[in-house]
Amino acid sequence: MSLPLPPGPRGSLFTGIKAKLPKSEPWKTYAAWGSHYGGPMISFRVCNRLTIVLNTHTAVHDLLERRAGIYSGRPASWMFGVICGRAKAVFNISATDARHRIYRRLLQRGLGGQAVKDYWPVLEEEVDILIRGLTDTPDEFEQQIRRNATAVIMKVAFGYSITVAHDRFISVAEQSSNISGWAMAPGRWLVDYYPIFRFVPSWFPLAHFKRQGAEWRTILNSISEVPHAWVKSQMASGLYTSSFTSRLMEPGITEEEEDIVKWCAGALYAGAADTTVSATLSFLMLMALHPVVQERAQAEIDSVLGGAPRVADVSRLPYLLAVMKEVMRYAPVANMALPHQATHDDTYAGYRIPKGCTVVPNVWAILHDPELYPQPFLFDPDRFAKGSTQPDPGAYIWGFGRRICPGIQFAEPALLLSMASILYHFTIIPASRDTAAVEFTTGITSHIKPFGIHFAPRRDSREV
Ligand code: HEM
Repeated sequence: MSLPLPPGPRGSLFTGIKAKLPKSEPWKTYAAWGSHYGGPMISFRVCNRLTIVLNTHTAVHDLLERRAGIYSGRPASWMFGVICGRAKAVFNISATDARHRIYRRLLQRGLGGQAVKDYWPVLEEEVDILIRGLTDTPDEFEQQIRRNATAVIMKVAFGYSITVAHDRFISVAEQSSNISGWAMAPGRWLVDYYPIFRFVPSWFPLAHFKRQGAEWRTILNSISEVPHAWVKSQMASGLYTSSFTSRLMEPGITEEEEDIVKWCAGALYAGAADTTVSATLSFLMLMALHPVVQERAQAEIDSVLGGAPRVADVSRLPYLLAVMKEVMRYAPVANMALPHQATHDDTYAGYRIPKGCTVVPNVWAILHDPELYPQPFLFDPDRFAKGSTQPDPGAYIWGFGRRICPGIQFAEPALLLSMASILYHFTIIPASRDTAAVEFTTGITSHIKPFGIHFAPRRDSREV
């Protein structure tokens, strides 16, 4: 006898729960459905596609980690993959495509071990520019943070320097993250459920999705095509800065190999820019709201370092590390990581998980599970003090299995350096006495909704 699907809301025969899909912060609704129906996971159908949401750390660990061999696929997205032209992107490529392994190998080589240290001077140079920017135009802190995140990754991926505040690559990073969210939104595009619609000509009155897709394709292409072409022209001129791309563009490289390099470098940009902005903005807002935590982190930096932080120093700041972990737990960058796909039929906890279904890890639910993190809505870095038994959120925030974020070793020191440098130079104070409510945007990456803050200088600005 075949096992049942995991429990969950059931909806109508044709569209499933399309009409009930939450418009904002779906991770909260999925967690609430989890409590209502019970068990480690829920399932629901939108039109002809089944989604299973894993709401507990055990289910995520048992399936996405221990059975990574069958849970590392990505759901096919006709709108995003085909109409917007992203099927070969690192984030979307099928785990069974031979390229997936090659991408992962190149990214691990370029972003791990010793290689990552080659980028430390870029991080330091750019954090100094960030501090100068926050000193000169503190009200534009959001733009400064965004500029910094994009400048770092453009230098690393392509050797491209961002010198002006309105460089087009700064806005493209934000746009592309938003577009990915819209183009992959469940229930939004009929073509995802009935792929036959992809053959409808663009001029056809109901083919809005095709015209929209063509527009998005152009913007998304600028992440990979435009900077890649720029590196090639620089290399041809002989005057170029060494980068992830230039190092891989060896003489005699084949067209196929070059295409692989292009997609990997584009993934650095797409993976790093908006995520780093999210984490840094959350840090700023949470420091403004928690002056005692901020003071303690500043005291640690001042006593341990005795000067402006550099990347090699940040591992000596255990309290700041705990602050970073708590920022990422309290305000996860990617509340549901990215959707995975089951590539084989499976069973778990007495339920059936059919091949082809989308499997979503509810990272937010795990990081706010009171059994793992007592009083989960309290911001408290001491959760991660030495001897604490609360799990390291690092086990969840970077995703899972064969899809785990390849940028961890790059992102962690980069974030710690920004956090240490900001706290070394400034005290962050809320602009208003009223305590601001902490709210978040909905998307693949979620952002804290910023409120007014002041940057009170702690040092002479000439020190920067
Ligand atoms: C705060 C910073 C970051 C966070 C929280 C983060 C988180 C994530 C998450 C949750 C995933 C999806 C994993 C899954 O599907 O299970 C992911 C994928 C990815 N990340 Fe990151 N990331 C960050 C920074 C970076 C950086 C700095 C880079 C590159 C320099 C990067 C490159 C990538 C790439 C290429 C993927 C796609 C992996 C694949 O599909 O095989 N990320 N990241």
